[in-house]
Amino acid sequence: MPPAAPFWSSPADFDAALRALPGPDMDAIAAAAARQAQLTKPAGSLARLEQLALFFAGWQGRAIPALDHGRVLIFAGNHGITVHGVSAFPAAVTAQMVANFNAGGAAINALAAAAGLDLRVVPIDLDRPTDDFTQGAAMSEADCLAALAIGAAAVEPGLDLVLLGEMGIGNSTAAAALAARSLGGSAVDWVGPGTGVDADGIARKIAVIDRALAFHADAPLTPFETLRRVGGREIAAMAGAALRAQQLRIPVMLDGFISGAAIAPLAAAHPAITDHCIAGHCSAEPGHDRLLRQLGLDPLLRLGMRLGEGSGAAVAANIVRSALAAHAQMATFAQAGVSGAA
Ligand SMILES: Cc1cc2ncn([C@H]3O[C@H](COP(=O)(O)O)[C@@H](O)[C@H]3O)c2cc1C
Ligand SMILES: O=C(O)c1cccnc1
Repeated sequence: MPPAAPFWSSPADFDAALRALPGPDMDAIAAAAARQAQLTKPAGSLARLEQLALFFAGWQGRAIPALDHGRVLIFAGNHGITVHGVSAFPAAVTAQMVANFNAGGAAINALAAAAGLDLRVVPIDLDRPTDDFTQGAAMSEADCLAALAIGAAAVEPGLDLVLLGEMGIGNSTAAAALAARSLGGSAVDWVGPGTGVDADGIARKIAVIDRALAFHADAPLTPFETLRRVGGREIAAMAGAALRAQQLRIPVMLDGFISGAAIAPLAAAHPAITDHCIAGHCSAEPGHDRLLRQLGLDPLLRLGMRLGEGSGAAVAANIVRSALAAHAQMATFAQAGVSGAA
């Protein structure tokens, strides 16, 4: 992939954008709530579905929101820390899975199609893994700004939902390091089996994260520095996409542990970055539940999934579809001639 022109021209520019996050359209939320109150059901009986309709109304800026142009973005990147044996699979699987996405054979191809979503796959410098972050930063400033820009550029105006997925062998270790550096706790609190490493593999992951946290301990705790030091290209791209989506007031559906960890450094300094985010699901990766609680996000689904690729988010998009269908299509008490509450 050719280097993208920086979307944010410097780390300071990126941090400044995080200080100027727009909120939802409160008038659209009020209009959607007024409509909800008229629909033929006891007030509040559709519960979370009603909340979802209001959330989408606010971010899409219309009383009757829709899911006509939802897109799964899968960013892919390779990780220098794979030399430490932190994944059950070889790093070559990242590129092989990108080919599988492009051929239509991965889980996310089926799940995105089933949910009526389109899919974009964005591999980022797969032949150039990030540096081993136990002994230096994963990326240079320029590389991190380029990855953020690739993520931002993938969010096209006019989309009505963006789902953030990833592919990158070794990235559950980077995600745990990001969570620990951003939200506190130690390696053990955030580490898990990922693709399925055994107890020795977990011990290697903990050692890598401990060494990384110690190596970078004195570096600034800004969102940019944390992403650059212990993140990865696909992770920075997800962060850039989340920020750009909020600037464009496009709602975001997060996927699993890695997708959530990508915004942890941003959320630690600027909690409003999660305002336009829904957690699609809580994965089986043990740190994900803790991560969601610390981000203040209540996941739509708990199916025990542990895949990534945007798969859990794509399944959860079907819940959004149901919420928006009820909100748009139900009759009001007046239209249906149904008596209101006595
Ligand atoms: C065939 C295959 C397909 C995948 N799709 C997503 N992942 C998931 O596994 C990786 C994270 O786990 P770890 O840190 O243990 O490497 C990421 O690429 C993630 O998206 C996959 C992994 C494999 C093997
Ligand atoms: O939580 C996830 O999305 C996840 C878990 C394990 C491996 N890959 C992704």
